[in-house]
Amino acid sequence: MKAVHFGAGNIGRGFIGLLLSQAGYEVVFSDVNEPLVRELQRRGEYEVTLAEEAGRQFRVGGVSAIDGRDPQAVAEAVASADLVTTAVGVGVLRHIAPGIAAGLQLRLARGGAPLHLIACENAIGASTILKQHVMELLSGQEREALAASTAFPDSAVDRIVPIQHHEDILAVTVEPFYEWVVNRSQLLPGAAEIPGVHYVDDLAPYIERKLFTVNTGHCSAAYAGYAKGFATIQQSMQDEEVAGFVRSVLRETGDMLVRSYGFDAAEHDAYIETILGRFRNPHLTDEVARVGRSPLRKLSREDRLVRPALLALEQGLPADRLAEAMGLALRFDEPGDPEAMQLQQALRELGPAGALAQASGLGAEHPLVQAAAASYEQEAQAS
Ligand SMILES: NC(=O)C1=CN([C@@H]2O[C@H](COP(=O)(O)OP(=O)(O)OC[C@H]3O[C@@H](n4cnc5c(N)ncnc54)[C@H](O)[C@@H]3O)[C@@H](O)[C@H]2O)C=CC1
Ligand SMILES: O=P(O)(O)OC[C@H]1O[C@](O)(CO)[C@@H](O)[C@@H]1O
Repeated sequence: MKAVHFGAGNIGRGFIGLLLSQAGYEVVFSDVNEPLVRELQRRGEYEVTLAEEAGRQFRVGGVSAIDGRDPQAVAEAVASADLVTTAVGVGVLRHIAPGIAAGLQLRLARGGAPLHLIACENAIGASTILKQHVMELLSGQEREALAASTAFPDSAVDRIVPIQHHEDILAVTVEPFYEWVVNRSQLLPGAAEIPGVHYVDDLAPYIERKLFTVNTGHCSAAYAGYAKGFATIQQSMQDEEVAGFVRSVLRETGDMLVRSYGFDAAEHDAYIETILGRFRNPHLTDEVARVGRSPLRKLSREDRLVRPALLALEQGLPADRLAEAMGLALRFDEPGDPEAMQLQQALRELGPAGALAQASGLGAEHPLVQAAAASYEQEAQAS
């Protein structure tokens, strides 16, 4: 069985590639990073180390790679795949869509077997987003012909894999915890399940609990830590003020999630504490610049700060700490991050409410935007 995985980066090698290899797939990575592709082609294997006391190691063998900039190679790989997965960043899905569409056309011409395509990105409905990009490139007749043999089940992926700093460019250190949840109701009839993947009939509670706890908490720690001059999440979480702030943000999302999905409140509190423990993992070094990366995406309406805040407000619940986290995102003045630079530019030109309104798509007078801007102003005056 062959899986074609787009994105041989941290989550691609450290989570999806490892799991699929352990599930019996031959994994073919498609990536645009030339040295990475060359090294995967040369060695056909790499090492994954768990960030824990024992430091368990796994050798991921039988892998290969293709150059993601070679449209023919990409189309051929997709045409002969039993599974396609991605971990490239939600904004990159549109760029891999042409290769996938060409591969699906080849499958149609050759009478290919049924195919699942699963996007493993930090976003709600990422596979559906990929599907939209791919379908736009196909004719109505092709779409119809593919409908019975192609599915894009949405998923939620959870494993912290920081930026790697090893001499071996393929080596990757990952946290021991992982969870890959896939929407069973979007599978093709009779589809075999991948060992190690958790299938659920309704993905919404899983993806929202994960995105609005792990990812909301993580970026809150990153923005609060950055504002205090910390370089890593681990340093930030050692600061009582930052750790207390992150917990209070997660209490807000937690109250909203418990009310929305009927989770047991005590169990959800324990879930929050587990997540906070994962952020503190002393065997990882995770830079605030990585976790806070792309603040415009993180401040967009459907993402980890604005969406849970709006849902909380809709339910008459407070979202003050979430607004504070949004205000802190405005202080993420990270020179290497193009979105941070755009946000700083917007902040200079439009002020805090204008910049937040632009990023979130909410009006500048929206109470959430006003609260976040006020929190930013207050912090700016205090510092
Ligand atoms: N790192 C983590 O802990 C987690 C990341 N994610 C999600 O996984 C996705 C990837 O994140 P990371 O692995 O951290 O990023 P990364 O930057 O390490 O990996 C992304 C890879 O995609 C490749 N890429 C970019 N454009 C491409 C194209 N057109 N075709 C093929 N490959 C292309 C890059 O060269 C890079 O190797 C993101 O959506 C992220 O939100 C989800 C859960 C955990
Ligand atoms: O990959 P993104 O969406 O930029 O956000 C970084 C996030 O990804 C993760 O690495 C894993 O979900 C989290 O650590 C962090 O919240």
